[in-house]
Amino acid sequence: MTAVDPDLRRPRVGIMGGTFDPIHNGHLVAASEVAQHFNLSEVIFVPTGQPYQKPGATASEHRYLMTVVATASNPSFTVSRVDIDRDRPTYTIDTLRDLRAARPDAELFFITGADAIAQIFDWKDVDELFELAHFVAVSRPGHTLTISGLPEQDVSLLEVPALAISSTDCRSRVGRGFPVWYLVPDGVVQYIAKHHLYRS
Ligand SMILES: Nc1ncnc2c1ncn2[C@@H]1O[C@H](COP(=O)(O)OP(=O)(O)OP(=O)(O)O)[C@@H](O)[C@H]1O
Ligand SMILES: O=C(O)c1ccc[n+]([C@@H]2O[C@H](COP(=O)([O-])O)[C@@H](O)[C@H]2O)c1
Repeated sequence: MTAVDPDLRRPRVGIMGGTFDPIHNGHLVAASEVAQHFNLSEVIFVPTGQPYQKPGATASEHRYLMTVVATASNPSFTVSRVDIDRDRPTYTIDTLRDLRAARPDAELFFITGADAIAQIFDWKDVDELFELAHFVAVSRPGHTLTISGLPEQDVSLLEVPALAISSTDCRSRVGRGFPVWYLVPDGVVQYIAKHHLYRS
């Protein structure tokens, strides 16, 4: 029998962390592109519980449920409650420790946009982050994609189709009575309307 490199059998799992207030098509395209490029078997979306840098965020259960609605049709996309259920501010180091414990077999890929990766030196325990996951930074309109200063072997850059969508703009559009159809999945448009989110 031919010997098989054990690493080749390790599932490759993506993690897409975000406040998702609301989740939009920019997030979904980023996750889909990284999954295709890195041959990921699954992408786990992880809504933040208490995003300490975004103190006015919508209640976490709404953000969690919108993420579930948005990802339901894709068999490779799942949603984790690890950050929602942790009763303290959300740090990616905790996200990765929890998911590493839950999936000890997997090779983890943490997906971030160009804006988020540019801030990573301000994140908690930044050096340990790279021991727990490979980071993939995707392009985002309006932000320069660079990983200068980051460990080259631990971070990859990926150009993805440019979608100039942000959650801030989606919230603002809803507040002003503008549509968000086609910026967010249809079910998220309906969820926002049903729960009267983002009305001024
Ligand atoms: N249009 C986009 N293209 C590529 N990456 C994106 C895009 N929007 C968000 N991301 C990335 O997705 C992750 C989660 O983003 P987040 O939930 O904060 O959305 P956001 O649109 O940046 O929100 P906000 O406008 O409220 O700051 C971050 O790593 C962010 O860089
Ligand atoms: O770990 C940190 O200190 C840290 C600080 C800011 C943001 N993050 C993570 O970055 C991801 C995007 O965050 P946000 O606030 O831009 O939606 C999300 O997974 C956050 O948990 C992590």
